[in-house]
Amino acid sequence: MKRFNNPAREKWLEILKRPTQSLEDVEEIVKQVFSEVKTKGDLAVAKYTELFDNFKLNDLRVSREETETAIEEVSEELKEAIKLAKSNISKFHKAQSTERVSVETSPGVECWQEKRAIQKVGLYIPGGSAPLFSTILMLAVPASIAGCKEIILCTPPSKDGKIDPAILYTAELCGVTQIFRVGGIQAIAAMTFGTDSIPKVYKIFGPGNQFVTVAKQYATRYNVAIDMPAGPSELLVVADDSADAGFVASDLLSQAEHGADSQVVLVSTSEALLDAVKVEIENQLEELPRKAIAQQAIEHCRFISMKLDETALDLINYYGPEHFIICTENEEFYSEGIENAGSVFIGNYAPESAGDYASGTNHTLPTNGYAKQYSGVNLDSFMKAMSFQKISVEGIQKIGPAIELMAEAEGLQAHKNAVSLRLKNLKNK
Ligand SMILES: NC(=O)c1ccc[n+]([C@@H]2O[C@H](COP(=O)([O-])OP(=O)(O)OC[C@H]3O[C@@H](n4cnc5c(N)ncnc54)[C@H](O)[C@@H]3O)[C@@H](O)[C@H]2O)c1
Ligand SMILES: N[C@H](CO)Cc1c[nH]c[nH+]1
Ligand SMILES: [Zn+2]
Repeated sequence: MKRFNNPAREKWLEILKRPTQSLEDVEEIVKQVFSEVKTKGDLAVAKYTELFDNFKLNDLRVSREETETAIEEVSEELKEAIKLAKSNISKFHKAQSTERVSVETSPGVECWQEKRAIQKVGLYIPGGSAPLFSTILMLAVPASIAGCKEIILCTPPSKDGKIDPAILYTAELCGVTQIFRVGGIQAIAAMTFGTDSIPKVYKIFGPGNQFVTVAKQYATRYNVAIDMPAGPSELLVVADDSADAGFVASDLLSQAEHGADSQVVLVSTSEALLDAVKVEIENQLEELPRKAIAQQAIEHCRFISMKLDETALDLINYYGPEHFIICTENEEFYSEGIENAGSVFIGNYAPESAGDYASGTNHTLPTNGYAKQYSGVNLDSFMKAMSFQKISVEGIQKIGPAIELMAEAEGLQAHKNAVSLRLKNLKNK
């Protein structure tokens, strides 16, 4: 854990450097896997699954019987919890649906916008370090609400080729159409190009480690869209003396336990609070089953003491955290001033785990500073906005001369003709 006292702006870049591997670190292997999957399809998928996941793949696709057996294995209690989360996530994402927007821009010129679902989507569900079945809720629920027709899911197999039963149960509950036991770069490449077994999709969604994240970014070179770069978890908490040090420590540890490359940061105007959270982290860490992982992330955790709320807010916007928790008396100052964050949690009783699982908001969020330009997954992520126009005789007579002039000025005679022919035709009537 490193502590900084009122660091000058010139130091922020260095202090807040993410611990994840960079694009350059992993691009070579990404290129290699993509090139082989493109030419050899399932054979290459199997080769890299054996190499990276230690499993010899025969059947990529999860069978109906496997799903049915898995559903039996999930406890009723867990099923009920998943259903409660699904209900809240559905409510929040259904509420994001928008009406058709229509306007007569000029007499006789009617323009409108309608949204249509992306027909084929691919969901990546992380499974290297923990089987994140909650991510299925975050992706398949809005995909179904949007009306996506094909919802493909890829997730890494365990060493014996199995998929966690809760993943199969949740996929079934949320309307996933096909499940493949493939993870990592090879899964992203397979959904990009399509193989004999795995369909090509139009857009790939989902979080993952740095290999998965760079693979998704690389996939965009091949006519596939992605939701956003959603890599190793990040959390920044701003807290003052009104915060509960134990709660703050538990939040920081909740994201630290995702992986050694998670990044957690605490910003505070109170030295006493920073001291108390440090002690709490040390105590709570001892009890965690994933202590070894969390400890590594905590080693590069940053504790930043700031004299002024204004500078603290500047630093937070500069960093652009994936998750931002506000536990301060003047919470409105931060909630109104935050410009760059994936998801914001306000008050002492809004732990990040609530958004990870069940409050209703989406947990697939931009990391690595991408909160500055990307939204987290939401209903619109699964849709395209299409524009329509209907132009009457009056309409083309009104705007036609302007179009003719503009087309001529651009040197595009055929464009002009498309209007002139119509205007002439009307004159001759
Ligand atoms: N940003 C978000 O919205 C969000 C949400 C949930 C989880 N996450 C993050 O997702 C990540 C999940 O990572 P994970 O590792 O547990 O699962 P993962 O499924 O993302 O990655 C596992 C796969 O990585 C591949 N891999 C492992 N080592 C490799 C190597 N050396 N070379 C090439 N490929 C290799 C393997 O094929 C394996 O199947 C965590 O970092 C977590 O913080 C982010
Ligand atoms: N915190 C992760 C997003 O960065 C999501 C998650 C899933 N399960 C638990 N947490
Ligand atoms: Zn989490």
